[in-house]
Amino acid sequence: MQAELANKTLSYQKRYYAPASTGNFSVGFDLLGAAFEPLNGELFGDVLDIVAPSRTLELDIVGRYRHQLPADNSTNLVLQCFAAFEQKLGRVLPKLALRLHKNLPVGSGLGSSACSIVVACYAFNDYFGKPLSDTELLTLMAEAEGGVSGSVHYDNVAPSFLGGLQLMLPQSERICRSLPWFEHWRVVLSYPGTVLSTKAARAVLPKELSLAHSINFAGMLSRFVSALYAADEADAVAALQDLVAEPARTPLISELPTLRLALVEMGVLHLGISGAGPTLFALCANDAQAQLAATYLSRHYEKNQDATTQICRLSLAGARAL
Ligand SMILES: Nc1ncnc2c1ncn2[C@@H]1O[C@H](COP(=O)(O)OP(=O)(O)OP(=O)(O)O)[C@@H](O)[C@H]1O
Ligand SMILES: N[C@@H](CCO)C(=O)O
Repeated sequence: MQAELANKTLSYQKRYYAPASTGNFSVGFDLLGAAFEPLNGELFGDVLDIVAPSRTLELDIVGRYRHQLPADNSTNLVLQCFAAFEQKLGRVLPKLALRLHKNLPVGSGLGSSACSIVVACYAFNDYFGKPLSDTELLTLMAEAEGGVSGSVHYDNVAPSFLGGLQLMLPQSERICRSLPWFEHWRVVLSYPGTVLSTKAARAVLPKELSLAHSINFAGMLSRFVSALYAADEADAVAALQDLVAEPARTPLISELPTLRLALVEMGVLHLGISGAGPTLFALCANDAQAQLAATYLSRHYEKNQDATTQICRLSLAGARAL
């Protein structure tokens, strides 16, 4: 009887998924982002069920991180996206009963708000017969994300929507372009269980960069991108230097220097801040190294029962129907 009830609760007409993402990859502040998925096949990203047509727009929220969202669902980004989608189309749409599986922690540096926005916009567009092009949809997603973080940046929504490692292309109609990646790279994402809001982590950033600093920033990103195209792994790893956000944000994540020293001594390629933090990402050369890094970070960085550490590969597929 209970199982029957549970099945009924979880019934749905269509189910959609968008993966976690890291905005920035140490290098390329606000210009580079990557989507990741666990090697073990877990859905580390938000899932949206379109349960059924409904007289009114309704949202139910379930999932591990449901408790981190406001109790009042009416303020949820999924509902805001429905309104924004209707407005973009310029017509009133039939209403739906929706269920969000909140699988990503909020204020984590894993692109949690972007993930809900991407899965919602992707789902509505697919369900209503794809009235928006990918570019229109991506613009809508970035505008919704800008409302949360205080500035429009595409580095979480673009990879979560399109998959892969995405370079943002300022003033280009393309918006972003997928970059090459080393297939053997593994990324360990370690979330300590504490919240750091994106707005707060952006408030500590420098307001201006000197000319020399700007040239170094542009140079390091160019070095990373050219190393990827040249398949020069050592040079790509050497270019993973955050010259903009990390110096300002390290006081908010004081464990970073010690953890980095320990992991690099173990042979890990790099440890950096995922998005605005507090999640850290460890770039590893293979599965065995990723396992070592994950064990170390679970032991030394996780702080409470909300914490999680995941061994991931690049998510090439991005958002999709399940
Ligand atoms: N479905 C949702 N998912 C995530 N956040 C939501 C959602 N609906 C509303 N919010 C609100 O949006 C804000 C998200 O804050 P913030 O941008 O700091 O988090 P984030 O996107 O998870 O951060 P990050 O990109 O670093 O993972 C919070 O105030 C949260 O309550
Ligand atoms: N690029 C953004 C990502 C936010 O998740 C930042 O670092 O503030």
